[in-house]
Amino acid sequence: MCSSKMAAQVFRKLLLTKSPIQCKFTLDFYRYGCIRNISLSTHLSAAKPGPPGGGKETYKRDKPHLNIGTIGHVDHGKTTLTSAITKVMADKKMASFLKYEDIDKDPAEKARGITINAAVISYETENRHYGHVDCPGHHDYIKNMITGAAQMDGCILVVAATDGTMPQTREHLILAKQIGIEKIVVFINKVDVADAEMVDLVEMEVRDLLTEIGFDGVNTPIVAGSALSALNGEKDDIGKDKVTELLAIADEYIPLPERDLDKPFSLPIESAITITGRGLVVTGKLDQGVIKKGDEAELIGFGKKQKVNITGIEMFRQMLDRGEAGDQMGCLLRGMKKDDVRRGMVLSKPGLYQLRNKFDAQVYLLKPEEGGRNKPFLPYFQCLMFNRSFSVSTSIEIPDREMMMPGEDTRVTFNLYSEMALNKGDRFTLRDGSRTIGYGVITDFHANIDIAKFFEDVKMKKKAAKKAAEAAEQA
Ligand SMILES: Nc1nc2c(ncn2[C@@H]2O[C@H](COP(=O)(O)OP(=O)(O)OP(=O)(O)O)[C@@H](O)[C@H]2O)c(=O)[nH]1
Ligand SMILES: [Mg+2]
Repeated sequence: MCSSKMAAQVFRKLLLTKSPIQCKFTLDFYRYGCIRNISLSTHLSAAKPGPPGGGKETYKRDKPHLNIGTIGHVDHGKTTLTSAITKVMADKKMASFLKYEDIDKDPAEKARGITINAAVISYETENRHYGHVDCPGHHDYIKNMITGAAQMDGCILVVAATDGTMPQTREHLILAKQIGIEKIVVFINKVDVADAEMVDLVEMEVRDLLTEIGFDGVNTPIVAGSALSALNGEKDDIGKDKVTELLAIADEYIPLPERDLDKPFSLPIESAITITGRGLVVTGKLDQGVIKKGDEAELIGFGKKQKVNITGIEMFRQMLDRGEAGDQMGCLLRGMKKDDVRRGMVLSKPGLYQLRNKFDAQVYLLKPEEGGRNKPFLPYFQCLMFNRSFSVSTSIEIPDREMMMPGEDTRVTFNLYSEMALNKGDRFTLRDGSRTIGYGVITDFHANIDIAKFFEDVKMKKKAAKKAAEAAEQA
């Protein structure tokens, strides 16, 4: 049998396997005299959402959906709580129970793909449908939060009463803040093995930490209980009842995210065509909001910001009065010339974006086995940054460090070659040639810089460093 057919059969067999399975396999196959590398990844874990509602087979959109997840220090009970939630809600026919082992798989079984190492579980409450992310370990949390694989609208911070806040409690909270999570609910866990005084102290400590990081520490709801008791069906007063209370509070306290249609409009431009007698048409996919004929807009990117008027909207060769998020559309801009517009600019509601060329970001650098580089990253390393429809060269600075290694997550300062339309919380991809080497999320802006002068300075610095090295060698 030809090897591609064989690969397809093996793959199908794995897909059809009834027992939960995660698989990743790489096949080198020789065909038509060439070697190709096929990497097939699938994630068919038991952590895959079971039908919420007990017997319901398909997801019915009858409740608002929200993405949530457990964050917190290693071993504080995130996976136990996740499993306990499914158990408590399964009793109410609002989830399928997922055992701890089904969520937290043996690492050897886990696929290593970047987007799939988070278990997404679903359950319902009286008012909502939740997608819940639980990652297998600290590194995966960080990676998934930066790449956006764990898109959370709010989260449950788990803190063990036996330990209190720990380094990763802080780290996850900082990242949650940076990626735009506003509301957090807290579960102080393991109260079955901690005394009441300890629980009170941990609560105070958590409130202080939340405030320090910029959350509303005073009003953040905190529930103290035992995920393990809930999971084992013991001591309902600190087990099941507390998990029920936690979800009721999450329903109340974590707001539903603004829907894309309610957000200010933003159309990353893919191309621009001049139509004689009518004007310039810019095309792209509206990534959020609603555009109406006659709207005032801003055309922003590559150091330029121009006020424009949308005089027509076109889709599938038909004129429309409005376009909605998700539409692939063309907008007629009267009085504009082709030279005024470039792919990578954004047509947006005025004021939505600012022109920026220097910013800090939290970055995850892919490991070689994830397709990344196998060499360290040194200061002033240059690569391409991709965001929306643009790709622009950038030079990196590494604050307080001499180098970064693939597989690390770290703070990096970017110097873009052009001033582009950016916002805090924007996610981007870094590429070097044809290879993706990292992902990032913008956390802070600096004042814009004179990029030509920046490169002049870099040249001088490199020259000086070379001279110093030579002098040291001679001495
Ligand atoms: N006594 C007690 N132990 C608990 C409780 N919740 C979790 N544990 C135990 O704490 C240990 C860690 O729990 P996990 O749920 O794996 O913790 P985690 O936060 O998911 O850990 P990582 O995913 O490795 O970061 C396990 O041995 C659990 O049985 C609890 O309420 N009480
Ligand atoms: Mg876990």
